Parts: sequence; structure tokens; C-alpha cells
Amino acid sequence: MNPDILRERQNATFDIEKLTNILDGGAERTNRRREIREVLVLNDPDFDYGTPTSLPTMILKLREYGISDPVEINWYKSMYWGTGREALGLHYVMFLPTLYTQCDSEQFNKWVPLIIGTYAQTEMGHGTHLRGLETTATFDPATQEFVMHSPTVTSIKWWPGGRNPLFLPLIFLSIPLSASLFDLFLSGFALPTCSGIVIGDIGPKFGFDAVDNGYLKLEHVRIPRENMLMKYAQVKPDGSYVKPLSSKLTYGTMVFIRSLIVGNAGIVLSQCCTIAIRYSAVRHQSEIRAGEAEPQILDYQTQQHKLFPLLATAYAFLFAGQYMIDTYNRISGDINQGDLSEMPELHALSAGLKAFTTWTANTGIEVCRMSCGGHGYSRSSALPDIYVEFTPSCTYEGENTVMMLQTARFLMKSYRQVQAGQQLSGAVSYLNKVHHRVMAPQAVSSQLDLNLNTLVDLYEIRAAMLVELAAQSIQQESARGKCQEDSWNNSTIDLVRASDAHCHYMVLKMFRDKVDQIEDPGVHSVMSTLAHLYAIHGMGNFTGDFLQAGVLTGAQVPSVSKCLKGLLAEVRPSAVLLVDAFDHHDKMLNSVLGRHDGNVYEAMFEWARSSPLNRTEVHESFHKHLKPLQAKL
Ligand SMILES: CC(C)(COP(=O)(O)OP(=O)(O)OC[C@H]1O[C@@H](n2cnc3c(N)ncnc32)[C@H](O)[C@@H]1OP(=O)(O)O)[C@@H](O)C(=O)NCCC(=O)NCCSC(=O)/C=C/CC(=O)O
Ligand SMILES: Cc1cc2nc3c(=O)[nH]c(=O)nc-3n(C[C@H](O)[C@H](O)[C@H](O)COP(=O)(O)OP(=O)(O)OC[C@H]3O[C@@H](n4cnc5c(N)ncnc54)[C@H](O)[C@@H]3O)c2cc1C
Repeated sequence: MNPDILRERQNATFDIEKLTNILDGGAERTNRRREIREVLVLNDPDFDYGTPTSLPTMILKLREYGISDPVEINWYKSMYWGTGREALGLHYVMFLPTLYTQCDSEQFNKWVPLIIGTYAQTEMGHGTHLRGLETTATFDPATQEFVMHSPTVTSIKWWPGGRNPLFLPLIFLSIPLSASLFDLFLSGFALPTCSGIVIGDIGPKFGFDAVDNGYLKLEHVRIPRENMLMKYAQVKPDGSYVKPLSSKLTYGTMVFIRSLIVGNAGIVLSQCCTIAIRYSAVRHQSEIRAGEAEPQILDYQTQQHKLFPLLATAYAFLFAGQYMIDTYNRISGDINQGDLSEMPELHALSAGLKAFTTWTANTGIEVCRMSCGGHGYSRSSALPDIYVEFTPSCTYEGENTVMMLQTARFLMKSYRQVQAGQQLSGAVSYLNKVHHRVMAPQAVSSQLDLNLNTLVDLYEIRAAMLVELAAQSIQQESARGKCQEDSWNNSTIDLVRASDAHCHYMVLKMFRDKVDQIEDPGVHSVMSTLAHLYAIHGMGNFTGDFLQAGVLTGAQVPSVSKCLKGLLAEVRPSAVLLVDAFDHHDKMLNSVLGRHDGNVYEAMFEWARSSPLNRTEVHESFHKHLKPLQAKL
């Protein structure tokens, strides 16, 4: 083991295993996760890491091992595929959940065990605006079929992931049967026998290469009436239409995947922090004091400033992900029972946190890559591949700006309810005080109060202020004679800013609440330091907001920076231990820089030597191209 990394692991001030257990949701979950990883994947003779693993093998293995719990399936898959994207991930995260939530019982029993499918909602002309989808579904009572048709070039289904050119069970959304409704159809096309279908691949992408994203053009294709997913809405044989309790129930799968993405952003950021911080512990470069040995780059304050706030953010997002999934499970359970009362809040929370966490993680991955210098740009670091696979999450499953505006819609509605004298509950209950809170400079002490609870309050006041400013912008636009829609559009910068601040407050609050639950003193102390760092770093990035909200004075601004530097120094001794607690296996990270043993250089040389380009001492291209050319000179 590299001596630097060995030294970093001495004198731990907290029990790493206990922190890993907290991340997993308990010691038993940690043990089960490791059993799946070590026994069922790494020690499986059928599993040969590094060769393209086959999906059928994985599916048969899941059945052989009786793994059906979604979290355990995810543990198995993440070990099986590493940091790469799996070919049919969409089957698990969109196709199956849609069948689970939108099929009636007969359809469920008929289809769920049998098929692998994709989710074809987006069209060439519309991905965000679902009410603009153009694919039509026309019911023919005479034949009890729907006639599916792509009337325009922009209505061609575009992007469905995992589109298998041979067999295409798919769920797609089509033109509403009435103004605001969409219906999901399951249609298994066995291609050669099905005329009227034009299918293909949309071509090379920025990345996401394991997934073949396709297109599908329908020319009056007929499918049985029974293929409409009829849990919430039905078309009867006579063509009559039974409306769902809410037209937004059809959007349920997107809410589910957005809820999952929050935690995934934390996982991806934790992977990158593991790579960059371990590498920064073994990389020596330049000098701090002339004539002395080159220091570990992790001892540079700027390197700590790049990486430690991201380390804190990774923990924050992992805890936010746990909260989001718990909230999703609770509210979707109520929805299943017909209680839709919290559906708007679930949508607003999942949409905002999906955007907030993916935007932050997306930037963070690049900071981690660049903090590793040239070797960060090598594929051996795994960081370029992680970035390329993660970055589309800012676009798909709800384009981030649009998602932030959906959250803003909920915040404005809540603000209007407070103005009308209503008492709010839930995530927006802080708006109840917005009227009674004096927005003038708060009587804050000359010394910045660093208590975590105080910091949460300051973020709450910041969010409330920005919600009020956005509402006032809309009111001012209306007062200038703008219609409601234009008043909204002319305030969308403020609305996104308000949603971002709301999400930032929510994430810090979840982090603080999680820290409060930690009983082990050592783990509590180090997590409290990280939560402080997360809060103070955000205050440094958005100082203007806190000044404008009157919760920070100009005289206190220097103490924010001073406090930040102190927290970076406080985290330094525990940095490697904190990434060890994420418990990412070398085989899954697949990063020469992020190895647990820190033996980066030896591994990098081996990695380079194993390149196909180095199979022969002299590359064949010399003999094929250069030597003949030289002979002619
Ligand atoms: C942007 C959306 C949400 C707009 O939907 P729309 O029907 O136009 O609603 P409005 O904006 O007019 O709002 C009306 C009303 O409905 C509420 N609402 C909207 N969505 C939901 C929801 N999911 N749950 C509950 N309530 C909802 C909204 O809050 C309003 O309520 P009011 O009380 O304020 O009136 C919609 O068009 C949308 O979701 N667009 C994004 C499409 C998307 O996510 N596509 C993903 C395709 S699959 C994919 O990307 C796969 C990627 C690969 C992979 O994941 O591997
Ligand atoms: C890798 C990848 C995989 C995908 N897989 C699938 C799949 O399997 N199945 C599927 O159905 N789809 C899939 N998609 C499509 C994806 O869901 C859409 O691309 C996404 O929903 C964004 O929609 P859009 O492309 O129409 O972007 P647009 O909405 O056209 O976005 C373009 C710009 O317009 C802005 N904009 C749009 N509306 C508003 C508004 N109301 N207010 C302010 N600004 C606005 C956006 O902020 C953005 O800046 C995939 C996409 C990618 C990149």
C-alpha cells in the first residue's frame, strides 16, 4: 500500500464502518450489499470483469439468486456494470415501474414477468412539453383497436433507450384522448410482421454509448384496445372514456425516476471525490517551503477548497436521496390508495431536487477531474467516462430549468396561499413566516453564529426572501399591464433563483436532521463539520443573497471566508477516511487514480501497457504507411 495513503488512514477520529452503515441504512444492509458484491458478483466464476458483460446473464443471475428487492437489484447491477451505463437501464427505471404503476391487475400478470421494454415518450419535436406530443391514438370500436400514427416528422418518437431493433415492447405516450390526458400503451411489435413501422438508431451521441437510443415512426399501426395501460384511465369497448383521478397520474414514472436521480447524484459525486481525494493524497507536486520535499497536493488550500465542499455535498446528496425515496414511497403509497393530496408537493420536491443535485454534481465531476491534472483527463482515471455518462441527467427525465420552474410554480402557489391567510405545512411551511419576518437587516451578532441550526434558519430566510422577490416580480409585471403568462415569463430568472434557494435550504435541512440522528460521537463530530462546511461554502458562493436577506452584514463577510478556511483545515485529517466510508470497490470505480491502495503510478503504467496500441513494439501503421512512404522519399 502506498505509504501516504497508509498514513492518511492512521489516527482515525471516527468509526468508518459506522459511517458506512449510516449510508447504507444499517449494518445489516452493509453486510448484504457486500455479500452481493463479493459473493454474488466478484466471486462468481461466470463473472469476468472487464469483458463486456451480457445482460441476459445478469438477468438470469438475478433470478438464480432470487434478488428482487429494487435496492438489492441496484447493488448487484452497480457492481456488475461498474460506473458505466447499463444497456437496458431504462427497462428497470422507466419501463418496469410504469407497468407496476399504470397496469391494471390483469395487464400486470400478463406482461410484467415476460418482457424487456423501453419508454418512448419524447418525440423529435417535443421532449419537455408533453401536452405538445403529436403521436395520435385513434380508437376503432369496430375492431377494438387503437390506430397509432406519427402524423408529422416532429412526431417521430426520438430517443427511446434500449430500443432493441428486433423486438420492441414499448410504452409510449400519445396524443391525449382529451385535452389534458395522455395514455400509455404497451405494444409489442415483432418487427418483420408488423408493417407501418419505421425504426432505427438516432446516431452517435456525446456518450451513453452502452444505450442504443432509437427512433420510431408509426404509420397507422393497429394495436389491441387492451394494450392501453388501464389502471387509472380506461377506454371501454364502446369507446367511452373513463377519466383518471388526475391527469398527472400518467406522469408518475417520471416522478419516480427523478426521486431516484437525487441519490444517484450523491453516489456519482462520492465516486469522483473518492478518486480525486485518494489521488490528491498520493500525488506530490511543487513545493510549499523552498528546499523541502514536494508536498501532497491535498495539503494545498486551493486543492482542499476544490474537493472538500464537494465531499460535503456528496454526503448531503446521499442523505437527501434517502429522504427523497422515503418521501416518494410514503406519498406514492397514499396515491395508490386514492389520496392525491400530497402529489403536488411530491412533484415539486422531486423536480427541484433532481435539477438542483444534477446541476451541482455535473459541475462537481469536472472539478474533481481537473483537480487531478493531466491524469484526470486520462480514461484510466474513470473521471471522463463518469462525466460523459452523468451529464445528460441535467437534460433527461425533465430538463433542469423546466423542473426548477415546476417547483417555482408550487412555491408561488404556496406564497399566494399565505397571502390569503392560509397556514402552510410541509416543505414550504417556512413561508408562513414570510409576512411576519422583518426583511430589514437582522440583529445578527458581530461574530457570525456558526451553530448549524442558525445556519439552517439563515438559509430558510434567504429562500423566503427570494420566493417573495419572485412573487413581487410577477406582481410588478402584472401592474405594468402584462398578462399572467408574460408576467410569469418575465420573472423566470427570479423563479429559478427562488427554487434553487428553496432546494439548497431543503438539502441543508436534511443534512442537519441526519446529523442530529447520529449517536456515535466521533461520526457525529465529523459529519457536523461537513454539514457546517456545506452551509458556509454555500454562504460564500451566494453572499449577495444573504446580505440582501439582511441575515449577513458586510462586516461579517470576511468571517465567512475565515470560517471556511478553518473548516477545510479541520476536514483535512479525515478526508481519505471520509471517502473510504463510501466503500466503493476498486473494481466498481475502475479508476487507476482512485485505487484503495494508492499505488497509482504502477497501475497507470500497467494500464497503458495493456492498451491495444502497445501490443507490438512498433505499431503496424509504421510498416503499413510510414515505411512505404520513407522508401519513396
Ligand atoms: C414540464 C411538465 C411537468 C409540464 O406538464 P404539463 O402537463 O404541461 O403541466 P403544467 O406545467 O401545465 O402544470 C399543470 C399542473 O400540473 C402539475 N403537474 C405537472 N407535472 C406533475 C406531476 N408529475 N405530478 C403532479 N403534478 C404535476 C403542475 O404542478 C401544475 O399544477 P398547478 O396546481 O400549479 O396547476 C411535463 O411536460 C413534463 O414532465 N415534462 C418533462 C418530460 C420528461 O421528463 N421526459 C422524460 C422522458 S424519459 C427520459 O428522459 C429517459 C432518459 C434516459 C434514462 O433515464 O436512462
Ligand atoms: C441521453 C438521453 C437519453 C434519453 N432517453 C430517453 C428515453 O429513453 N425516452 C424518452 O422518452 N426520452 C428520452 N430522452 C429525451 C429527454 O427526455 C428530453 O431530451 C428531455 O425531456 C428534454 O426535452 P427536449 O429535448 O425537448 O429539450 P427542450 O425542452 O427543447 O430544451 C431546450 C431548451 O429549452 C428550454 N425550455 C423548454 N421549455 C421551457 C420552458 N417552459 N421555460 C423555460 N425554458 C424552457 C430548456 O430549458 C432548454 O434550455 C433522452 C435524452 C437524452 C439526452
